Parts: sequence; C-alpha cells; structure tokens
Amino acid sequence: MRFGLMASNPLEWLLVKFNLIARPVLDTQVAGTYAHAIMAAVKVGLFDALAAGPATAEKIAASCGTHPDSTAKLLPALAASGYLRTRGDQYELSPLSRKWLVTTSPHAVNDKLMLHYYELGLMQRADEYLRSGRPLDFHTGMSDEVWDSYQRGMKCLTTGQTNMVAKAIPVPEGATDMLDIGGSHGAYSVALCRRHPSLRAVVFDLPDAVRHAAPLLAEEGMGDRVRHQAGNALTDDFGEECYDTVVIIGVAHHFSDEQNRELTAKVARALRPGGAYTIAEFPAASGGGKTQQLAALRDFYFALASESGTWSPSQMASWQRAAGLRPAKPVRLAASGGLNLQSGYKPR
Ligand SMILES: C[S@@+](CC[C@H](N)C(=O)[O-])C[C@H]1O[C@@H](n2cnc3c(N)ncnc32)[C@H](O)[C@@H]1O
Repeated sequence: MRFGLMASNPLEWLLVKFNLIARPVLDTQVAGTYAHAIMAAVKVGLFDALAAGPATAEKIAASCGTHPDSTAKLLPALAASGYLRTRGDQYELSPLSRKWLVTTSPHAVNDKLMLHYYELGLMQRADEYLRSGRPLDFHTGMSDEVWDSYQRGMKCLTTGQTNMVAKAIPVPEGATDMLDIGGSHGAYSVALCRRHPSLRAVVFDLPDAVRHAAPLLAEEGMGDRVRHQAGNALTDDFGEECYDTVVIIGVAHHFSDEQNRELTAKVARALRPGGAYTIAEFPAASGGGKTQQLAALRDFYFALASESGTWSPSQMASWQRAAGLRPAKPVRLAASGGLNLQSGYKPR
C-alpha cells in the first residue's frame, strides 16, 4: 500500500509522470489539510450527527454546535474525499465513514484520530529531531487528555485483531501465567485468557497508562484473571520462573536495541522452562529488499517520537538468542497490518 497523489484522468497522469506539477506542494499542504479536515470532523461529532440519516449542512451544524458557514465549507471537501455522499442538498455517511468514524460502530477508530492531534504535533518538530538526533520522547509531556486518547486509541486499533493475534501466540500446554508488557487496555491478554481457560494475565504498563486503561479493561469483565500492574518495563524486574508466556505487542519500537536486549534478558529469567516470549512489531522499513513507503514513514515517526523505530524479526530473534531463548520462525499476520510475531522459547 502507498499513500500519495493519484491522477484521476490521463492528462493528470501525464503531468505527474513528466514531473510537470509541483507535487511537494500537494504532498504537504493537501496532506496536512486532508488529515485535519477528517480529524476536525470527528472531533465535532460530524459523522455521528449523520448516523441517523442524511441532513443538510445547516442541520449538521446545528447538531454539532458548529458554525453553519464553516461547516458548509468542510462538507464538500469530505464528500469529494469519499468520507460523505451527497443527496440533493443533503449529506449522508459513505461506507467508509459509517464503518470507521461513527462512534457506535464496532470498528470506530475515532479515539486514535484524536491521538493524532498529539502525534502530528510531534511531527511538526521533525526538523528539531533531524538536527539533534534526539527523539522527542512521546511518553513524557502528555496531558491527561492525551493519555486517555492514547489508551483508547490503542484499544480501538485492536478491534477485529485480538483473536487472530491470540491464535498466533504460543502458550505452552497447561500454562497458568502470562505477562503482557506495555499491555495498555489488556485486549490481547483478555483474548488469550478467553482462548486458554487456565491462563491468568498481568497487564504491565506505565502508571499513567494504567490509570487511563483500567476502565477499558474493566469493561471486559475478566475480574482478577486479567489485572493491571503499574511499573516501568525498563527498570522493574519481573521475577524468576513465574510466567509461561510473555508478550510485548507494539512496544519494542519505543525501546533501543540495548534496552530491548536487557528487557529480553529479564523476560528470559521470568519465564518458566518451556515458556515463550513473543515480540510483535510492525514491519521494519526494509523488507524483501525493497523499502516500503508506509513502513519507512512509520519507522521515521517512531524514531522521532520515541527511542528507536521498527524492528525486523531477525533483530528481535537476536535479542532472544542473546538471552538464551530459542527463536522460532517468525509469523507474519498480513491481515493485521503485517504485524510480525517473533517467539523465542526457554529451553526445558
Ligand atoms: C503503542 S502502545 C501498545 C499497547 C498494546 N500493547 C497494543 O498493542 O495495543 C505502547 C504501550 O507501551 C507502554 N509503555 C511504553 N513504555 C513503557 C515502559 N517503559 N514500561 C511499560 N510500558 C511502557 C505505553 O504506555 C503503551 O500503553
């Protein structure tokens, strides 16, 4: 998948092909405007206002409490971008917005879009990162409101993914204890515990994260079987031979190579013999010899916003090998954004 300018007729195609239009202007101003138009529409509840059926611009503005003039300017832009449809002088949801942007939809990603205000704010400081080489440290300086959208945003991205991921995570026969490092909302632990009735889970995360994720976990009604533990995975110890399976999903990109090595050593100590440590990460920027645009942009973002960037399965396996674990063949979940799962086993 690629993101970028798409010609909509043969003439435009030729203009792009022969480099006759100032693509950088479109790549920057249009991309930024596009992102903020959608985010603002979500923030004021525009898509929710259309959930009950089509409405005129004036009616939409009245439901959202927005100004009719500015609302009338935004609506055609959303319609031309596929987020709305027009019906006479009325607007209605498109399949795209109905599925992903109406808060009552089980697939709604609205919470993640609210986090984008913070994430795109960090991106505005990309030049600062480029000059200093110092990441901007995503996890410090977040307000309570941002922590809340962070945890909610992470949870909404798991919709439709948890069972698939849980199925791919090795849990030894008779396992009773799992640790979910940076587990946030606990959705993956919940799925694993539902799949393995003898399993209970500790969802380990930073204190601010736990504070905001606790209500999300409580919604699952798992009681003491899936519980939060506040701490810092980089400085806390996990004990000795007390877990059968340990997972870390979408977190290793926040840690440097050295931090991941040290963490894996602690995990290896905490695993019971025969136990497994599974690291799940987004695809690294270079896969199969060709740099993928989305993966490379994500890698740059993670590097700027946090400590490192994306990791390849072979890098993750090297941390496991160094910690005395036996790496298994990586599993790639294509339907889950290409998430790579690298498991390593503690010898019996
Ligand atoms: C990108 S989210 C992933 C959440 C969840 N595992 C998922 O896949 O949806 C990263 C999580 O790691 C947590 N985290 C970051 N640094 C951490 C640390 N040093 N110790 C524990 N948790 C940490 C964050 O608070 C956040 O909840």
